[in-house]
Amino acid sequence: MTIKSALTIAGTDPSGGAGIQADLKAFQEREVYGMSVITSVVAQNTLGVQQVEHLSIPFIEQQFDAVWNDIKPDAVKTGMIATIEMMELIAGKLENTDVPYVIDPVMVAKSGHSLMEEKSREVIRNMLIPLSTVVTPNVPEAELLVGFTIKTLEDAEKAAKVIVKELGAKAAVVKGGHLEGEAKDVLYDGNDYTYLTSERFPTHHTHGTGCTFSAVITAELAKGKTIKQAVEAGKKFITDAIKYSLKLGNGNGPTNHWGHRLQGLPNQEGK
Ligand SMILES: Nc1ncnc2c1ncn2[C@@H]1O[C@H](COP(=O)(O)OP(=O)(O)OP(=O)(O)O)[C@@H](O)[C@H]1O
Ligand SMILES: Cc1ncc(COP(=O)(O)O)c(N)n1
Repeated sequence: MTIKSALTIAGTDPSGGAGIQADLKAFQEREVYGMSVITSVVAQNTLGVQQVEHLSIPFIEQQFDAVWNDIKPDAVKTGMIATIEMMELIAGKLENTDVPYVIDPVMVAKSGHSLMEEKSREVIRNMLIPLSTVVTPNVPEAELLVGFTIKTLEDAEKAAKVIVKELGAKAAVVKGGHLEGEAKDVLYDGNDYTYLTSERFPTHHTHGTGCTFSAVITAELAKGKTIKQAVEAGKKFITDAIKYSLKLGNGNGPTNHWGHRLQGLPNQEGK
């Protein structure tokens, strides 16, 4: 068996639902060897973000080089990269590689706490997105990237196309978690649209859904799957992870990374 590996470059969540911790759990569930480079250490839990401390640029670089020069990953994702300097470092490291690169453009935590400096948005657009294989914004993030409001499926389609044709990503998935009705995401790969739809579960235990979704996509790309296959696998995985999400903590509980193994069983509400 050939072992495939994936690297996440992101912030931490000591409560284990989002960020690096969620990514590593998702890599493990997809049977891909997981590695991480930490950009910021975040004191957070299911109730929100209490404090953020950024690591220094030389230290982030040392972590990256330690991994890359030893166990070069088969795919890489970025999550929380808060500052322009961090983005410039990562862009410099990834610009001449052919490793598939997934961007989860984490800007604001579900709790409302900003996880990216506002002035960094231009840099993610101009320096990182052109290097990416897939970008996975939620609706508010896609709005900030493309500069128009997204209310309908047609708006989401238009945004995905702008991210590919104008900003330079190979593919984009605009996630429908924040829209009304079914949980419908739109993938645009430069040629075609693919719609990924599931029922909307009436739960607020959705801490870290975006991190987990993009980590599964990264793991599948590491295994050599196509963008479409990887995104479809991500959707299937996150749907079970939300269906069987965990009532842990006092706020928005985490998704369940072994939800896919519980298919057919009732969730915590007995449904
Ligand atoms: N209540 C729900 N029921 C089913 N699927 C959902 C629900 N909420 C979100 N999803 C799905 O979860 C995935 C992540 O979408 P979402 O828009 O929540 O991302 P996000 O806001 O980046 O997540 P987060 O900020 O928590 O990391 C998408 O596939 C979306 O359709
Ligand atoms: C380190 C880190 N990265 C990403 C998120 C987004 O997840 P959510 O929006 O569910 O809080 C987070 N809370 N923390």
